[in-house]
Amino acid sequence: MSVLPPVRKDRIIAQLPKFFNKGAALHTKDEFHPKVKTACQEQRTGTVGRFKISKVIVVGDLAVGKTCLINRFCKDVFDKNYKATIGVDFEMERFEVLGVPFSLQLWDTAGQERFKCIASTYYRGAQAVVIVFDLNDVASLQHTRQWLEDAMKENDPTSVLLFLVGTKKDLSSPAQYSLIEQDAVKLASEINAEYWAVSSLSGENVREFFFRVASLTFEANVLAELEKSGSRRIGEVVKMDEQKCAYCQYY
Ligand SMILES: Nc1nc2c(ncn2[C@@H]2O[C@H](COP(=O)(O)OP(=O)(O)OP(=O)(O)O)[C@@H](O)[C@H]2O)c(=O)[nH]1
Ligand SMILES: [Mg+2]
Repeated sequence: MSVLPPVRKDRIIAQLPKFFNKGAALHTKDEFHPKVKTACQEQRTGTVGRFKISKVIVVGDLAVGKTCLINRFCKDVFDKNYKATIGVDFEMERFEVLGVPFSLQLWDTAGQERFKCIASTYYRGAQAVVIVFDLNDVASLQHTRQWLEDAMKENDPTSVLLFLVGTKKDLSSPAQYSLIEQDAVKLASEINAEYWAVSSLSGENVREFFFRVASLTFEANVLAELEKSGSRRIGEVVKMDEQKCAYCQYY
């Protein structure tokens, strides 16, 4: 029997949410992978949905808006006063994707240099890395490569999903925005990240962004789980053959 309350109605994902920019998307398919859809229908998602909680780390320069982004999504609030994150903080968000419960642990890390050392000890084991920059501060975009490098020291680059998120969209004029967007899209495609632009003040694209993170992380987890159960079956056959050989040799 589950002790958890039902997933909130506004956390139910029945369709794959769309990418933000075609030039920098992790993939541009309209729907979840057919294998994932079938596995969900047949309730064959393994540990995904039952025990597994996926870790998402949010990194980037100080005051770019990491905490505001998480708070806008998780609590639907916005604080205009800056309060630096000390070390790390985390929020849990429960979703239901294609009828399967799915939880994300969102780790909000400190951007200030003096707390970086504590924060980086929490980078390990991330399924997704969200690198945040301020759309009105080119230097914060330039620093994202360093944040990526630090996050990848603790994680497996072949399995982590990367997102590059520009914040404070409300503060930039359309002309300013399109300038920085060009650089951001270029960088995102170079590092294999999906690019998003958001505003935590107005809420623009915040929900869409986190739904995309949840969906792509879920999809990758289920595919990995299916692959694992496939190879387990192969492993079992090999083991049986070995036993048979030993048996034959004995006789
Ligand atoms: N106008 C506007 N201001 C924002 C937005 N997001 C964040 N801010 C402001 O930017 C400042 C820093 O925001 P935080 O979310 O605390 O920044 P942070 O990245 O968590 O900073 P550290 O914890 O020090 O790493 C605050 O004063 C916020 O109010 C936004 O979308 N629009
Ligand atoms: Mg913070």
